[in-house]
Amino acid sequence: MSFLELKNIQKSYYLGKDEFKVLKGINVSFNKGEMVSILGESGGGKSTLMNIIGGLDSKYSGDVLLNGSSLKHDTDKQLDEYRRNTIGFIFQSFNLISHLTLLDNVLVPLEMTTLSKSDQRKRAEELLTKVGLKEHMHKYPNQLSGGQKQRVSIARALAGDPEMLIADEPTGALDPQNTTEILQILENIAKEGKLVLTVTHSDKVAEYGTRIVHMTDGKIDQDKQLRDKFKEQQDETLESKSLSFSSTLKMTWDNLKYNKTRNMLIIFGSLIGIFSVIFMLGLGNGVRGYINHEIYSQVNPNSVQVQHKDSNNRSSFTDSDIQRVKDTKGVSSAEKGYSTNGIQFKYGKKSAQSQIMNTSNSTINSSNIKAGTTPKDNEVLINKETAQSLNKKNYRSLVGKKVQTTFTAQKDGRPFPVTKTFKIAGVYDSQSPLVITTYNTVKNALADNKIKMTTTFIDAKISGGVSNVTPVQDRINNMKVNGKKAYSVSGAGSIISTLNTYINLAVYVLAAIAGISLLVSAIMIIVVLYISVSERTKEIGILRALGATKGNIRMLFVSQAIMLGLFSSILSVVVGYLLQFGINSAVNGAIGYSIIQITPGNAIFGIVISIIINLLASILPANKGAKLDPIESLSAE
Ligand SMILES: Nc1ncnc2c1ncn2[C@@H]1O[C@H](COP(=O)(O)OP(=O)(O)OP(=O)(O)O)[C@@H](O)[C@H]1O
Repeated sequence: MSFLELKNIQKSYYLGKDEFKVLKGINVSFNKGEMVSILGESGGGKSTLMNIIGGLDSKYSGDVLLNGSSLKHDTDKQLDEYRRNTIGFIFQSFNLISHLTLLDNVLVPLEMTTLSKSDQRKRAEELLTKVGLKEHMHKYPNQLSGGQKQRVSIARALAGDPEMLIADEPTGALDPQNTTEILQILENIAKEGKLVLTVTHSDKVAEYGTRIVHMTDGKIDQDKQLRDKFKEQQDETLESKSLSFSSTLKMTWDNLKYNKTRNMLIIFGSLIGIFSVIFMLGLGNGVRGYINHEIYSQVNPNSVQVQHKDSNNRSSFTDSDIQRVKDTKGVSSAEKGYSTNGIQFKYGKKSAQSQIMNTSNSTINSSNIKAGTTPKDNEVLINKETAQSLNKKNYRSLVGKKVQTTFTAQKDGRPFPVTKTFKIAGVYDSQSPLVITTYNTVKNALADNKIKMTTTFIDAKISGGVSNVTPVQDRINNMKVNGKKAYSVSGAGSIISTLNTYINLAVYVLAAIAGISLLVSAIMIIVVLYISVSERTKEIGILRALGATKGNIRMLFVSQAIMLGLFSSILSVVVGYLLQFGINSAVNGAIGYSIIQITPGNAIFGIVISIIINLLASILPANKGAKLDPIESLSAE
């Protein structure tokens, strides 16, 4: 049984409906240890035949038998494996991958073997030594002469330890000196027991082999044995595997480095979009935080006041009303409250007015108290403006002083002025003309005038964040007493909550608008990858000839997109944080708040979204690359 047997191989090309028969029934056998020169007229079908033998072309009739088993029934995957295990290609135009060093070029087929990384490197160096190029191994192909390039391609063809070398006009581009040297190397390979098939036009080259097979008009018209074949050796071949993910990543990385400037521009282009989104989200956090901070510093948003739903109802809230509010989910405490308006102060000769007095301490944020403390019984807390009316020069000195206070109460259904002297417990900073006192203070003052204390509102505190306020408020508003809704709730919390909803909405709209630039960058990535596929068409052909699968090729472009996405998004995050630092340092002095607040979540969101977008953008170009025909790719200019 021959090592390689071709049985009645026929192949036609079609131009529209016109059939061009190129191979018209090839029957021939080859064995290991042979160095066969395939001679013939130009256009006679030699390369076509080599592509069929090399497993690059499976659209033919007839049969190719390797050790007796047919290639015809092999799947794409099996043919990839066949090329990896059995075939080494050497081309007239060398077909080295230009962005890889000589060492890396030779390593490509080795990365498709099960050898360890260090053994791969060792073998690549040995092969480069064998072809006399060890000291050049870190050079790129364009830094070599033609003869040197061909030696590298021989080293690469031998790397996966194939049983057969297919050399399509290996010396076509070389001078006589280099031609002899290359033929010598090929002969040595045959002597090692491999089958060497050399397509040539040169009789001199043909004479070098052990056998000449001549083709004319798609048929073999001459098969001449020149000398005995060399001894066949059965050495162990290297076990092959498909290109690993890490090898693909390394190739992508090498390619990115090779096209440095272009890729930096792409990264910069994508950066704008991702940065805008991250920055908008950070700005949103800052603005929301700033507005909340400003409001919180005036009032406590978690304190709400429950009134009668019917505003004409002036009846006192009962203990069961208070209990009902206290029992509401989310309410941490509920207390009796009293509110009245039309407050007059007299301090020496000075007088001042305030609009409302109520007994809810919790509405005032304690950090806002400028002087003194919160009021105890028979004390009042007044706002700064009122205090300044009483003592323009030094309002702080009012703390601890007595002030005559008159407020309006209801006695027998009529307004009744109640006057009493209270101590000023403190002064707080707020625009609202509100006086704060305690429930007992009012109760005592009313008792002095024989007026029965009524509870005019319930002061409820809501636990948790400000976002809890609206749901609790809704619960109280919807609470029914005797089948009717009885209460209405007021407080700053619900306003903040609504405000936050609007700010969030505005931020998401802005981020979405910024996101449009992500769409632009996605289109840019698609275009760049299509360009990359067409630039790397030859490389795709080379990789396929070396045994890379369609999946490997797809991965090459997907990983390119992912890497670009990763770099641009990480850079965006860095730029975002730098800008955040710069802007916050600049405005902090003016507003006392960091207005840009990019969270780790925002940064991760930016990175993830960028990778997803690039991944999606890579689908079409990567598929195009994967589907390219290896033979056509190899002939790409
Ligand atoms: N993809 C293709 N589509 C159509 N015709 C093709 C294709 N590839 C090759 N041919 C034709 O098939 C014939 C054989 O081509 P092939 O390259 O096998 O010849 P060859 O013997 O290797 O020629 P040369 O010695 O000039 O390289 C030529 O006429 C060529 O034009």
